[in-house]
Amino acid sequence: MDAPREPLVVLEDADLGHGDRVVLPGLRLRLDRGERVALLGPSGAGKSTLLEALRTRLGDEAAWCPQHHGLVPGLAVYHNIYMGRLAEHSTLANLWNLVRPLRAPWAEVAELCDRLGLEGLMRRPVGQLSGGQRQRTAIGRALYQERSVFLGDEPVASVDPHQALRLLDLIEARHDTLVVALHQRELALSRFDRVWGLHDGRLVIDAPTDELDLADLDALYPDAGGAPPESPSGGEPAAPSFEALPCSRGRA
Ligand SMILES: Nc1ncnc2c1ncn2[C@@H]1O[C@H](COP(=O)(O)OP(=O)(O)OP(=O)(O)O)[C@@H](O)[C@H]1O
Repeated sequence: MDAPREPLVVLEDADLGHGDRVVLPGLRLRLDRGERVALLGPSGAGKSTLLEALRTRLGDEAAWCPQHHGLVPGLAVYHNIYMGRLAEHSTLANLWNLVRPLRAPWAEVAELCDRLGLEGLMRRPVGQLSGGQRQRTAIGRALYQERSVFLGDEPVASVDPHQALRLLDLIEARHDTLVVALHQRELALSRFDRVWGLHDGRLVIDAPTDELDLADLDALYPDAGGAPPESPSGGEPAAPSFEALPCSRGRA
């Protein structure tokens, strides 16, 4: 018999949004420790909103890799990655490290940079990096936090498919629980345990990946040719129907 799962976050009819603006009304979901969840949905569906809410609830337990990276362009790769642990050091140590990098963190960041394919770039200002190198720097900063949960908002969006797999390997090896927003449906099915699919402010898919196929995920993206259901009247395409998906069956 499988060991019981430890719920890390449970949302019961939560209204998530920004200020007075509710984007995801009445949301119900559960994140268990040890799960690897792919978060899918078209632009504006609410992926970042949900990740922010999880981040608030998980606090220091979660490492955070935001969509727009939040890097400081004028600072070197080393300093941007070191920022992942800024709060762990005294102000004096942080100031000293800015002028003259401390030996121990330098070695730790160098080891990470090797794994991220950023070797030789530690002293380069982030503003002089390519998009993919910036993305890997942002992942490095999240990995450097050494938390048990990784929350990533499209962390593998600007890298090639081979590199995306390598980065996911690295992220998986250092976290026991993952929630990663992404648009690569094949990756979602092959590398994650569960998919959360958002559409029109609703969680329309909440199912283990072995109960889903590409067509289920494509239905989240009707504008991108994701086979929207035919309108019965032959007019405008009908809104996608997700009623038959495993989501409606909930968790075991
Ligand atoms: N700070 C904010 N204040 C008000 N509304 C916001 C704010 N941030 C996002 N929204 C709105 O919330 C909705 C969901 O946005 P969100 O960024 O969560 O979507 P997303 O699925 O992450 O999109 P994308 O794939 O484009 O990043 C959108 O309608 C967006 O305009």
